Amino acid sequence: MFDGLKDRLGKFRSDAEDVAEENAEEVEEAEDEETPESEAPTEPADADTGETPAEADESEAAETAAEAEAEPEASESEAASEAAESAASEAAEADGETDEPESEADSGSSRAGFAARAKSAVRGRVVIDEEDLEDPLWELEMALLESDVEMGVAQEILDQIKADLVGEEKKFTTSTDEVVREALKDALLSVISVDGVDFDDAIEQSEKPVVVIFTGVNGVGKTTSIAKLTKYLRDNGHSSVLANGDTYRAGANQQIEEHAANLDVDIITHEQGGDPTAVIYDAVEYAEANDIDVVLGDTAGRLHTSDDLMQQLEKIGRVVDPDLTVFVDEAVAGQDAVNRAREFNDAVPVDGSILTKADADSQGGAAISIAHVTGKPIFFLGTGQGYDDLVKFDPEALVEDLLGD
Ligand SMILES: Nc1nc2c(ncn2[C@@H]2O[C@H](COP(=O)(O)OP(=O)(O)OP(=O)(O)O)[C@@H](O)[C@H]2O)c(=O)[nH]1
Repeated sequence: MFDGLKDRLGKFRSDAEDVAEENAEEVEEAEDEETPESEAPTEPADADTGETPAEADESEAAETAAEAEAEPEASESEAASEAAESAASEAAEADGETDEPESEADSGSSRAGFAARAKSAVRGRVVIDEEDLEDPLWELEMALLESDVEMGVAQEILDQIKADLVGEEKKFTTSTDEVVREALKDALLSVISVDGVDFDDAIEQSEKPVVVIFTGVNGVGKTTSIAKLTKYLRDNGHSSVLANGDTYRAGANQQIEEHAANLDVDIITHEQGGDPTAVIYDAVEYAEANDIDVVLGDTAGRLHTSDDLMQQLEKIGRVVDPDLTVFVDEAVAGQDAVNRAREFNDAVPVDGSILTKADADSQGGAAISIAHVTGKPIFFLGTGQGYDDLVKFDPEALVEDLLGD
């Protein structure tokens, strides 16, 4: 499941880790080069060259920078001018304790950043520059888009990783991979997890019978998901009755009746062409009369643009007032599934989604994007054609799986 996406995320991790490792090496080198000077006695610099110990205290550094600026001609060698630059960089670090030389030193001095990194290294931390991450982040963006992650969601992931990794001093603990992994994990979790209804809680806590209606386009696995949920609910101690609100498609009754027979569960159907609201209403009455916990109402596959069919859904909402409306689509549809989820939710708000055929999806884009785009959680993943192939969606578990080694 989602193997292509896993590979692509793994590539970003190793690229970003390389960057972090290079930085760490860089700061270590900087430390090696500069430490001896910083530990040098505070003797005055050579009067002729103006050379100042690089790690002199901040006020000394500022003074020296001022000298270097005031008397550039006094420098007689490249070494001297380098030393002046270095001192100016240190002055830039002095944070407002100097005036003129500070602004001079600030302008374009890469050494200031270099010194900051060195300081970070001394404190056992690593700093990653935005520039350093440019290439890995660009590649990650391409990877997410190729994996069918919705564009806005991909951007959000990138922004979060950038905010998390760039500039921030991160504890440089045992492994830099952990730093990158955590940033990626946080970013993915923040788009996949949304506040909303928990399916099991809704079943437990709603007044019985709990009415659940399923919507989505044709052939994505609504009826199969209803059959799987019948089994899931029974395994969790809840009885169900099925209602075939798909009075549109020839053969719909036969298909759901086969599932009902296989699962030994009651089903309410009407003739083809009947009113779906009436079917579901009958099922609710049947559940009330027979002390059944849950009504699972199938509906015809439709596009959000099918006005008459969308009006049917609105009528079900008005008359039956379902406890949950579940949008079903197939993970393999990628961006199309995400767009449909958005459009359905706009037309007739849903409480959450089921993504079927996750077993056949290597991209994972719909699973990453759909909750963020609709603002509603994914309830379950369909992972096969059997009645047990339904997995409760757990954002943490998914992210752990995607980042698993
Ligand atoms: N591999 C796999 N196949 C699935 C899954 N869920 C459903 N299917 C298959 O998808 C096909 C369509 O499923 P249905 O349940 O008939 O789809 P539907 O949305 O009810 O279709 P309509 O009634 O035409 O709207 C069937 O062959 C199912 O076995 C899943 O999670 N994994």
